[in-house]
Amino acid sequence: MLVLNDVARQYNNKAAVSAVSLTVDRGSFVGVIGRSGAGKSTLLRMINRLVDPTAGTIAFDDIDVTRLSGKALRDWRARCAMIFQQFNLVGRLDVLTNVLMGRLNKVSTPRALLRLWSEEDRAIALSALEQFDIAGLAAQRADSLSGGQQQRVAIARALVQEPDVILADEPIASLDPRNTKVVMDALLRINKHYGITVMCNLHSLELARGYCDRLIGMSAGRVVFDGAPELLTDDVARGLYGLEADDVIETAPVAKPELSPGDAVAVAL
Ligand SMILES: Nc1ncnc2c1ncn2[C@@H]1O[C@H](COP(=O)(O)OP(=O)(O)OP(=O)(O)O)[C@@H](O)[C@H]1O
Repeated sequence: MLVLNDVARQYNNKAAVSAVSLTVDRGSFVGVIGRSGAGKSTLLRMINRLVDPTAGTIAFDDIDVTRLSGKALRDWRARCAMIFQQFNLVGRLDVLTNVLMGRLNKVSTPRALLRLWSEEDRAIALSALEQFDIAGLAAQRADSLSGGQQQRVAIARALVQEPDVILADEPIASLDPRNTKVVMDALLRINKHYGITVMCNLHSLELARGYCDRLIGMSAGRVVFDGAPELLTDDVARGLYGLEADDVIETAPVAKPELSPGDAVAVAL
């Protein structure tokens, strides 16, 4: 269980996030929504300590995440994988090596420095690529792939970290509708199959409603909505987004999940 208690972050005396207290149960798929500048990225980045909170505490089970440093912090970051809008792959390296980077925390430092991957690590990485239908691209340079393919590689890299939590910061913001569905389905599938908690910043309200089992609405750094997607009516959304509401309340159909967020999926791991 992830517990945020009164978490805040200031930049130059200006609050990006203020007094956020949340409990996120294991295995949930949480959508973080809100207008631009509401504090969504800062919130996610504080959870894996890419950004340090200026106040409050973050705990995961019995770990005080806010006090970690050195190896303990690296271990936490491995358990708390991050997926970015711009994929953050190493473009000149092949796809398989990019995925293997997710195993760095599982191998000894000399092996990691020399990138001496074991057969087991390679099998794990290939299996992750297979799950997202891109094993055939394993030998290609990452920068030769489409955006949707690159994001699937980034999700495979996150998965081989064997994380407890995946934090996805606008993972589909630069993708077309077809790839949006592929990537959101991939996140939902690993959430359901492996019970990995997913927290995902999303711009599209309809996607958030379709894929997530809980929505957290932020405004000016504060949590102003926290509940099941069906409770986020268009009226509540208009309050949350103000003038941006018409941009996020889609009238055109958007991707629907291949699984229902409520489905428990029985899959042998
Ligand atoms: N490194 C930084 N230095 C100064 N101010 C920052 C920094 N990062 C974020 N901020 C400010 O903090 C506030 C929250 O930003 P944040 O990126 O968390 O919002 P967001 O909801 O993720 O926005 P978007 O949807 O546009 O990505 C904004 O006012 C932003 O300008």
